[in-house]
Amino acid sequence: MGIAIKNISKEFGSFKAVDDISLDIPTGKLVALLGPSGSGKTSLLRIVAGLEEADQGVVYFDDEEVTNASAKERNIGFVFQHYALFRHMTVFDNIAFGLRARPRKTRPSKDEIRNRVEELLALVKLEAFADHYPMQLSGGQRQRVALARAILIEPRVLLLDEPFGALDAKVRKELRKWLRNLHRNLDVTSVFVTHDQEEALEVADLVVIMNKGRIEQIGTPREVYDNPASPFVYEFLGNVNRISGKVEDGVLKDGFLQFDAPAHIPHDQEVVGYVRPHHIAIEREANWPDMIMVEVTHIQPFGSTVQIEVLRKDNGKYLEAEVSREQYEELDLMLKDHVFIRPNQFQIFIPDDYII
Ligand SMILES: Nc1ncnc2c1ncn2[C@@H]1O[C@H](COP(=O)(O)OP(=O)(O)OP(=O)(O)O)[C@@H](O)[C@H]1O
Repeated sequence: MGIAIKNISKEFGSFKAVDDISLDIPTGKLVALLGPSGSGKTSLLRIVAGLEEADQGVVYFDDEEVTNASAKERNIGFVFQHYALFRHMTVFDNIAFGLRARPRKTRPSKDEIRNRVEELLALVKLEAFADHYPMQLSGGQRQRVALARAILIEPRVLLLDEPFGALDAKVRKELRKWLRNLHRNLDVTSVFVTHDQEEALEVADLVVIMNKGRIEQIGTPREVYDNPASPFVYEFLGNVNRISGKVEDGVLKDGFLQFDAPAHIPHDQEVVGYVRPHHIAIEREANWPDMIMVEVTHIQPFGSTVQIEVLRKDNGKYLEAEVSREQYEELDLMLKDHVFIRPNQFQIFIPDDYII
């Protein structure tokens, strides 16, 4: 089931939480709505769910307009940040609730309900916990029960609002992998809200980056990370070195570094250039004429990549670089070493969020 969102707006008082958003969510995809707090992610998700009414715009599930349909009529599965489980019911009963509560005419038989719940318990890997109560479960397990409960009714769409927001970092990481696998098994169009860039980039097929009630960029994790469409996206997704200045004769000069600006940027224009840390080459010798000398001021040698802070000798500014562990070992870098760097990829924008 594909979801089409067309020109949706929502105001709270005079505050525009969602500002004329249009978005197509393809069938079967796992989509992340990613943005800082207050960017309108939850409001948009709740409008798609039918839990909130838009002031303007329409929502389609495939060809069917659902703008005025209730959440129940839309047949969605919804998972909240805080697992809304019934405390006095076992895990089994919590999951079964959605089918047992149906009117007799549409309610499956007891055996059918049992089979379906057992299937779901296996899917969320909680078979051994069927008779436990929510209080006896960890946060991650409770959230898996909430997910099982949401998919019990075979929803047309699965919507998740910061589903792992209340969990600690380690459990969040585990559940990310788990959600991706679950989505692969279920193949149901799913949208989740998160303010955690790593979570969105790691889990989603498509990332929708929101800012101030509008969409900044839509793309695969790779597209949005490698080709940010605006300064906002550059700064929001991962670490970045920012270089401000004026373009003169087609070049942004910063100390001894020079960045070629796109041809249509006028002379004297204030611009901002961005360089990701992993796009800074480090070498022991100045093997290129445009390399500049830096001093290594900090090394963070954890994980598969190594973060290196350097102090530029040309203008006294700091830059952050990142190299693979092998490269780090090959370079044999030590604090206070003098080495040479060169940005090998960058992007230049005219400030006010205008993409060039
Ligand atoms: N029911 C409401 N009444 C008044 N203001 C609201 C209501 N719901 C949301 N807002 C405001 O709308 C803005 C967008 O909220 P929303 O929850 O959609 O953002 P968000 O991106 O999901 O942020 P967060 O991650 O903090 O939830 C916020 O500034 C919020 O204060």
